[in-house]
Formats: sequence, C-alpha cells, structure tokens
Amino acid sequence: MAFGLSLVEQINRARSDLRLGVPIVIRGPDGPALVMAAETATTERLDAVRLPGLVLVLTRHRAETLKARPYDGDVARILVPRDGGLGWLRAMADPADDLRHPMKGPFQSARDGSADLHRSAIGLVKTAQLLPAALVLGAPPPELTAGLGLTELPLEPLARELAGASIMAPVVNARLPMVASQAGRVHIFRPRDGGEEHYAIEIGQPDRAQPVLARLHSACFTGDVLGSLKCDCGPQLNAALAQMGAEGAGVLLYLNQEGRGIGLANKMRAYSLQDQGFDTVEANHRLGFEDDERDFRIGAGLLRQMGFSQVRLLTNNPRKVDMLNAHGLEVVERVALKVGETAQNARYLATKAAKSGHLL
Ligand SMILES: Nc1nc2c(ncn2[C@@H]2O[C@H](COP(=O)(O)OP(=O)(O)OP(=O)(O)O)[C@@H](O)[C@H]2O)c(=O)[nH]1
Ligand SMILES: [Zn+2]
Repeated sequence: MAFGLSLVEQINRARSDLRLGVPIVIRGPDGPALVMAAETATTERLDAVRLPGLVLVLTRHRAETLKARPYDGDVARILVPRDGGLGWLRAMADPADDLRHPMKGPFQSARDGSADLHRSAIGLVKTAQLLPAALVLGAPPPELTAGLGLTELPLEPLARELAGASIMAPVVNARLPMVASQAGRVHIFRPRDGGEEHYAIEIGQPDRAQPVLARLHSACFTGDVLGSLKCDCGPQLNAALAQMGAEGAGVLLYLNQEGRGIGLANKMRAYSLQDQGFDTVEANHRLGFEDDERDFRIGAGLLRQMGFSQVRLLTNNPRKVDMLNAHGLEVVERVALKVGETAQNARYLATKAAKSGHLL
C-alpha cells in the first residue's frame, strides 16, 4: 500500500506512544499482546491491565540485581503480584532506592512459551531511551485493544528491524572554520529508520586512497558541553580535533549515542547510582543495561559512505577497533588518545581498563 504506514513508521509511532505512556500491541504467533513501558505507566492504565498473566519483563542484569531468576536467558518475565501497584512497578524498574529497600521478592516467574515477544518489547523500550522494563499482557480482552487506535506491530518484522543496521542518508554539509582548523566541514546524516541524526566533522581534504586519521566520538553532554570532570570526553574531543588540525586532515564522527547508547536521562540515573558507590559498569547493570549499548555499525557505515576504507583510529577502546575491522573498515593503526585525566575520573578510567578492556 503506497499511502499506508510502513513498518518503520509504525515502529517510530510505537516508540513515541511508549514514551507518552500509551500502550501498544505486538502481534506474535500466539496472538496479540498489550505492551506498556514501566517507566511511563499510570495507575489508571496499570489497573486496567492488572489481569491474570500480566508480566513485568526485565533484562537479565536488572533481574539479577533483584535476585530474580532470568529463565529466558537475557530477559526475565516476572508475574505482577495482585497488590503490585505503581510504587512496586517503579521500584522494580528503577534502582534509585534499591539500597534503602533491597528486598522486593520473592518473585514468581512466567516460564511457559516463547519469550521472543517480551524480548522485542524490551528492545523497543530501550530504543525509546526509557528504563528497560515493560509490562506485557498476553491475550488481552478485546475491549483493551479494539477500536482504540493503538499502534500494532507484527513481531517478526519488528524483531528483524530492531536488530538491523541503520541506513544513513546525507542531508547537508557546510564549511565550519574552527579553533582546531580553519578547514572544517560539518556533514549531517539522517537515518532512514527515524533514529538519531549523526554528524561527521571533516578536517581538510583527506585523501580517500590513504588511511585517514579518524575518531568515533560518542556524544557526552556533560563532558563535551559542561566540562564534566567525571569523564575524559571533552578533552578527548578537543585533542582529536587538534591533532587532525595539526596534521591537516582527518574525520571525526560525532555519534549521538549519549551515555554509551542509553540516553542522557538514563546516564544521569547511572551517575546517581555512582554517587551511591557503584562503578560505571555496575551502575549500567543495576539499571538493566549492558555496559555498552552502542551500535558501532553506524560509525563504520558512515566512514564507508564518505569514501574511506582505511583508518588510523584515535581510541583506547579495542572494541571500536574490532567493530570497524568487522564492518568493512581496515584499522591500520590505533593512535592512543590519553588526555583529560582528573582526580574525579581516575576511578572511571580504571574501571574501563579493568572491566571494559580499555588500554591504559
Ligand atoms: N552509561 C554511562 N555512560 C557514560 C559514563 N561516562 C561517560 N559515558 C558515555 O560514554 C561515552 C564515551 O565514549 P567514548 O569517548 O567513545 O569512549 P570510549 O568507548 O571509552 O573509547 P575511547 O574514548 O575511544 O577510548 C559517551 O557516550 C559518554 O556519554 C557513565 O558513567 N555511564
Ligand atoms: Zn563523557
């Protein structure tokens, strides 16, 4: 149908619905299921779906923190207790008060049937940059789904789309003289799937036949803009641009993957947990995220699209090297980028070295 909504359009609508607290429907092989994000649920809507079989889906990391068994590998399906109100739901999804109220169990889990639909529900909630926790009601009564105009998504195509790589379209580029180099040019790329725009800052006119000095920089509002001392992002951004300026050529991708892909609100939740004593990796896990949720295929795709095939990559993160090599870019050299160490970020950098394999 030329004029009807495509799957990608429906998925983006679903993402907005979840952020607003509006339920959506995912249709799997066993029929439709009603899905809501735990973070944006209201008492009224929770009461409406509080029926036998209602489950709260959490990721393995969040379930482990709560001492609930993740029977489905990477996700857990916890039956919502009869007296589980909005307070219970928020406390399950959000670790902010875990230390004050550690005992939330015992839990009963749903273990029958496939958890594929639940897994996609969590995937969708994550891409909406909400806490990774979703309410799922299988076989909902017709009055909760019919005639309400709820967004409906077919499970298999949804799962495929969530796992797929974004295809970027160039929107515009323009000259930008900068402190680091007068010969700067900013390129804007927009994904076809309605996700975040990403930027490439090209310095000089790098020869596409030679390895280019390149950096994949992930957005860090606190470090890049506010001069945070908790991380090294701001100094790394400036040092990378300065080195490209000094060499006369380079490309820096500014990827809008704030907080290693969890979004600024969730990163601030992680910072709040770090103030309770958890390190950067533990904080992500307590929230229910992997330590790094970034999709580095985006960076590889953008570099290829700009005509580069070989890079000298400014990074201390071996995962970035591996991911570029795996996705069609040859990293001929890793160029270390050691700047911006402070008393406040020493533990952060040590944790990245110990747990995430960063090179010191
Ligand atoms: N979730 C989370 N994200 C953080 C934290 N501190 C910084 N970040 C984010 O981490 C990302 C930093 O990424 P990069 O500068 O690419 O750093 P990297 O993966 O360590 O690799 P290199 O700097 O290339 O060595 C940015 O998106 C920051 O917003 C934190 O404590 N928690
Ligand atoms: Zn940072």
